[in-house]
Amino acid sequence: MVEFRKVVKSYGNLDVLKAVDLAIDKGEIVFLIGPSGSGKSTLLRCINVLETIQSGDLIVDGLSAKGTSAEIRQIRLEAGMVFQQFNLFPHMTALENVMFGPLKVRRSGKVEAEAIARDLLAKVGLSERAGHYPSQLSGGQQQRVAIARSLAVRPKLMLFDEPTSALDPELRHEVLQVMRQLADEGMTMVVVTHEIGFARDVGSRLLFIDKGHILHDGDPKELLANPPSERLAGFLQHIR
Ligand SMILES: Nc1ncnc2c1ncn2[C@@H]1O[C@H](COP(=O)(O)OP(=O)(O)OP(=O)(O)O)[C@@H](O)[C@H]1O
Repeated sequence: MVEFRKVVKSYGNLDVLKAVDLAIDKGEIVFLIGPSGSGKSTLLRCINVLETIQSGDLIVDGLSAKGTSAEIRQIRLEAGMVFQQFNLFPHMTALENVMFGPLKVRRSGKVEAEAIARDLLAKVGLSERAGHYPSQLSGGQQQRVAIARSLAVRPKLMLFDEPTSALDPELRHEVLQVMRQLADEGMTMVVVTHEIGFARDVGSRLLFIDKGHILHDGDPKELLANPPSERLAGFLQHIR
């Protein structure tokens, strides 16, 4: 589904991803952890071409991130993204937010778009809130609408960038539950998070990124129970 081949991403003189090689298969639930500034968000943002890479190759579902604008547009359709800040359209209801992608991107008719949106709001447990504006929803509810909005474009892959970091602890659970359900349904997911327990329970794979390198790549339960380096052990101690 995703393949990085010697990918370098820099901002000016700062190399943030340093010749990263990584292959992610369909159905994998990959968690990215690592210190602040290590390049986790950048890696995620390269996948849906929010960032352009300096060298190497990046292939998403057979499409090149260095390809034509049509290819890049297709990658963005296939890779849905959920951010820390939910980024909903404030002047649109939950339903309208979720209908936006089908209407504008997939060119669905209004009736079809509304049916898709209502289905997805039900899936994230928000049928009752369809007519509410973002300002009338809790942070957890807004994030669930944001997930529904991404799913409405029928992505093949979901990217999550610290989706619960802006939420109070009691609201995180409802978002994690929706993510767990998606994982159970077989969605391919790449998740940047500090929720180590969640990564251990739900992840099929854990990557520890340090200074632009993937330092460890393995089974979440094993890596977390027996960190193979001082670097990972220290990081885990710090965030726990
Ligand atoms: N648009 C940008 N312009 C310049 N430098 C950037 C830009 N985006 C990120 N950086 C720098 O790239 C490095 C990696 O940033 P990135 O956001 O990928 O780290 P991260 O591991 O996700 O960190 P955090 O856990 O703090 O979110 C940091 O040093 C950051 O300051």
